[in-house]
Amino acid sequence: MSSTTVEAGLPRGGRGPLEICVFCGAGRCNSPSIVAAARATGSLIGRRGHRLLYGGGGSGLMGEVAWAAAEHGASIRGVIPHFLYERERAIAAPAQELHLTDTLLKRKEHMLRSADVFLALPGGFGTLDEILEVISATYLGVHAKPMIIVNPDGVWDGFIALVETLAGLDLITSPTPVFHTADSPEEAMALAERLTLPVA
Ligand SMILES: CC(C)=CCNc1ncnc2c1ncn2[C@@H]1O[C@H](COP(=O)(O)O)[C@@H](O)[C@H]1O
Repeated sequence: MSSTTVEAGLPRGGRGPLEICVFCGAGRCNSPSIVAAARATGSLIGRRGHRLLYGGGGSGLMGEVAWAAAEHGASIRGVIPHFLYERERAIAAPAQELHLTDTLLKRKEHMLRSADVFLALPGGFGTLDEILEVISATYLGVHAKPMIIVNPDGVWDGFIALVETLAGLDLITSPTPVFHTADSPEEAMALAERLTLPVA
């Protein structure tokens, strides 16, 4: 794990509160260390004075992030398609500004438009889809918002290795990184704040 320390409060000379979009699994995760990473991510967003943008859910890893963010004073915006409201809001989610969309695509468009930076924790197919949407848009030059893959316990090592294999075959070519990785939420937060600093 990284030894990066992130103190409370916003960075001096920084760009103020960030709209941090977090992608992660909607389901319950059976790994205590990954659940702890989800909670640490939410708690850091609140403690650092940033805002959480996420899928609006109240349970699973998403819920862990959101509840920890709320407990640490973050303002939260959830974006959820109508048809997932019952399933993913589960019993309840923390107080938030909730946006209902017609489709999953509109949810992603909303997130891509509104976020300053994206963090991805472990998740399933939905999380993979969201990560690839952001990365492929960066690759095509549609936007330049940082995507940081938080990699607790090396969960994403296989994905990172696959991208390296494809790049080795010249099937992925990019002069600049299309995503970043961080071993811990602390490292991811420090990176998010650094990568979003205004260019001097
Ligand atoms: C029809 C269509 C556009 C399919 C593309 N597939 C998806 N696109 C965007 N978000 C998704 C997709 N599949 C699942 N999700 C959402 O992604 C979130 C994480 O899902 P997961 O637990 O990682 O699995 C959940 O809110 C889930 O509803």
